[in-house]
Amino acid sequence: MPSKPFSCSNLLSPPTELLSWLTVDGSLTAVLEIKAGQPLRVERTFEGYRSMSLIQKRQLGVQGAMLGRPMLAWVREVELYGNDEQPWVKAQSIFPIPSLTGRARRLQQLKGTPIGYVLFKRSRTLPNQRFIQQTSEGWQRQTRYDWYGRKLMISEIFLPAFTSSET
Ligand SMILES: C=C(O[C@@H]1C=C(C(=O)O)C=C[C@H]1O)C(=O)O
Repeated sequence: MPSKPFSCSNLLSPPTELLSWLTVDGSLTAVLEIKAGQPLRVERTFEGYRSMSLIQKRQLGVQGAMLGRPMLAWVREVELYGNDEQPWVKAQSIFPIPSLTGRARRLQQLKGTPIGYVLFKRSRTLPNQRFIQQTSEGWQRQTRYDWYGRKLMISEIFLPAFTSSET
């Protein structure tokens, strides 16, 4: 899997076996399904409108006076299952309302369909900026995508079941 430059916030470096997953370019769904040998199962834990935090606004490139104004986003939180009973990845996706125009509206009606099926339908990779850090739940990558001019932020945490899975 080709990897690409990224910034890493803590001094620690990710474990070698995770680095290629944290930096994989293109759809994480696609490579997780190859590892699982079957389609991903997506369990939604939250889906709805939420006001963005200051950090989220900054991560999505909001600047100036807009930073102080309430900004709504469509938020989707899921657990992704490969071929284990335990989830492999915990993900949160933030779609600012202005990004939900045209073909992006379907991002609010995904249900159990992985976002990657829609996001990477027409192009194998997308312009993005990526941040990697360690969290209490596992190593996390946060990716700000530019999807045909629409900004969206997708965070994925690789859970212990992923790192301990054989396949
Ligand atoms: C963004 C992608 O979609 C994956 C699927 C998600 C979902 O369905 O909510 C969330 C994060 C991703 O791991 C991808 O395939 O890269």
